[in-house]
Amino acid sequence: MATTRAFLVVTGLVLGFAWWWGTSRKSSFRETLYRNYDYIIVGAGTAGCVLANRLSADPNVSVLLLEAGEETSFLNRWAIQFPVAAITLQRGSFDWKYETVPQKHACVGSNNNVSFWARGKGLGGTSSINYMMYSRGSRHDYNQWEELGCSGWSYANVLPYFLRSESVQIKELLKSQYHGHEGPVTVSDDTYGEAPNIIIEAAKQLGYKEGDLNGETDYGFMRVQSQSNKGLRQTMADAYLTPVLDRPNLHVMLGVHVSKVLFEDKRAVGIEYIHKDKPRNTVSVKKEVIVSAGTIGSPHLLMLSGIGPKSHLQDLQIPVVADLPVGDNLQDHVMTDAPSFETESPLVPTTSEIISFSMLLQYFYHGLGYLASPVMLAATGLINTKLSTMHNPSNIEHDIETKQAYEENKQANVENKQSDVENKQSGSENKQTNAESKQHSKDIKQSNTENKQPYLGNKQPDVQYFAASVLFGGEPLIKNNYLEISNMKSEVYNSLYGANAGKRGLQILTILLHPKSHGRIRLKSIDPLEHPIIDPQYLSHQEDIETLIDGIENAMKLEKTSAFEEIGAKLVQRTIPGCEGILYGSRAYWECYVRQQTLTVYHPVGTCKMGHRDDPTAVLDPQLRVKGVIGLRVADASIMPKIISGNTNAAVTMIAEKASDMILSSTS
Ligand SMILES: Cc1cc2nc3c(=O)[nH]c(=O)nc-3n(C[C@H](O)[C@H](O)[C@H](O)COP(=O)(O)OP(=O)(O)OC[C@H]3O[C@@H](n4cnc5c(N)ncnc54)[C@H](O)[C@@H]3O)c2cc1C
Repeated sequence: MATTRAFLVVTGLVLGFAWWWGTSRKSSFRETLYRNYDYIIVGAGTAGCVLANRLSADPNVSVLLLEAGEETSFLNRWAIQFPVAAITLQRGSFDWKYETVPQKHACVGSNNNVSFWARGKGLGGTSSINYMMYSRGSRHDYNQWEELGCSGWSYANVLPYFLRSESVQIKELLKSQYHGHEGPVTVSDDTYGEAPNIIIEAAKQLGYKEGDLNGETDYGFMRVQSQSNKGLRQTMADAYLTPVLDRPNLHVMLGVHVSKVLFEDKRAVGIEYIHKDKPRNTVSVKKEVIVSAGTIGSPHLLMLSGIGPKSHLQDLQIPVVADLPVGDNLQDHVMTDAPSFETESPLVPTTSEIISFSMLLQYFYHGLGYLASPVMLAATGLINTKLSTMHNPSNIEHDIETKQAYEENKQANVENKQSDVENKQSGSENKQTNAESKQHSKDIKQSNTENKQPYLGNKQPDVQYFAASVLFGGEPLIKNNYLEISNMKSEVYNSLYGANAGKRGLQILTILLHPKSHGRIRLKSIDPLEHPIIDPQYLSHQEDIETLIDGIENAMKLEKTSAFEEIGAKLVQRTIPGCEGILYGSRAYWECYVRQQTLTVYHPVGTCKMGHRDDPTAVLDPQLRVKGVIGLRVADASIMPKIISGNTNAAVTMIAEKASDMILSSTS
């Protein structure tokens, strides 16, 4: 009797909580709209949530935020918050379920050579389904953007926006000048156990630095920093939108698919949208439409609206508003699931230890433990394979020496200029001394020119590692889920991961940071609800293969470090189907491997490229305004001229923060 009563009480509480959770935000969303708004934002993803918050901060400005996804179901909201449940969100109702076209040079281990591209559909967009890793990329990425003609986007220019968005919770970084302390996005260290320490120690034994890769350290290793708070995911909707949903000047409508931006004489005057089964409707804008529909959604919408490559639009009989290379410049990080190391050391968990009762208690009481750690990511590293210490440990010293020589020569040059001036003054008195000095000056100038070549430390990282404290395939229960989200052929899964069931180990993922292979997005039809054609052209450039192989070979050297030897970590050597007959571990083998196991890191960017106004490959100017029209901007991951050296969510947040300042200070 007592048990039944307890059961009923608990069930009642759970259902009551579910009902409350499911309905608590509903009243904040609109079913009807005003006729016009000052600003219309398309897409409530990472960028859209930031913009909605910042633009509506002025109560005199009216803002409309439109999102295609519906309100999140109770189950989805639970899975969104619970970090280890992240993979259950892909291929579900919260995912657009995009797919690439079959890849000619890659994805051979996937069914039909197709890569599945998850993108979030609902409040928070992709920040609600991502793996929460907080990584800003390298300072050199943004300096490169500036050099490419994006004035105002150097590292010095963007750093304040990273700081404005962040509220770091990590003890060691509480005083760091590279981190923000009062922003909406909480950044935590949710790693757990010994695996992060072991990986970082091993990397140090290979000559790498341990340091804050979101701070002063250019390359090296660190524990994963994540966008979470006490073990709960923080979506960009949680951070930026939910706290301001009660602002009367901010209207948010869900389940609205924006089908077109409307123009009058090249000025954006509103948008057309599809809401449920109702006839298409429109809403007008007084100031600007801001498209934040993501790297796929934004070019899709622009092309449907007549902004895109002229001949492509004409083929589909879409009237051309502006002839721009929309959809080009598609870049994504690709990774491969190698190398992996097996161990019997209890310092590394099995999946049954991860999902144990004690870990559940740890998580629910303290927000700590393995279950708080997104996809068990323990550490990350940024390296430049051309400089890699794993190839040649003296490189780091060389790097430091080159930097020192550069600084010394800068100083010598200043001194030399000084002595030049002095010598000129005394030149008439002592021609001999002057001639010597000229020669000396020439020598110094020569050596200074040589040292002006950027010192090696100036280079961007070209490979990133994610190190997880589990082996892929360790938990057979999620095999079907994994196959479903990755589109991996089951025979590939079985031969690679089948024997990992229940085992301990460390999984390294090797990521290509700056692919030379670029792809594109094009319309499949003029139906706004039909997905566009996505072709990343993965690994179509041979250099990409070489860099990935360098990255794998470097990481394999971890096996020989004493940190790995102490836990008995052994390289897992299993030949993948399709690569039989090629010598295991040779470069030819790894080439075959990466062409088979080409996995997206889910970081597509670049399809509405920002650039100098005169750059014919740019869609946007550095103020993110669409060229050739008025009153229309794009702000999201699609604006990146070059992909950054890290995960993309923090950079998109920064982009939207900066865009909000540009929009609010604009007079157009
Ligand atoms: C599985 C996965 C793991 C990832 N892991 C990480 C990670 O660990 N760390 C990290 O930094 N990054 C990660 N990312 C990438 C990162 O989350 C994205 O780069 C970022 O969220 C993109 O933000 P965005 O604003 O450009 O687009 P989105 O967040 O995708 O927002 C676009 C929004 O627009 C809406 N929309 C699209 N079209 C329309 C339309 N026509 N009408 C109305 N609404 C529309 C969409 O529904 C969506 O809500 C991951 C991504 C995935 C998929």
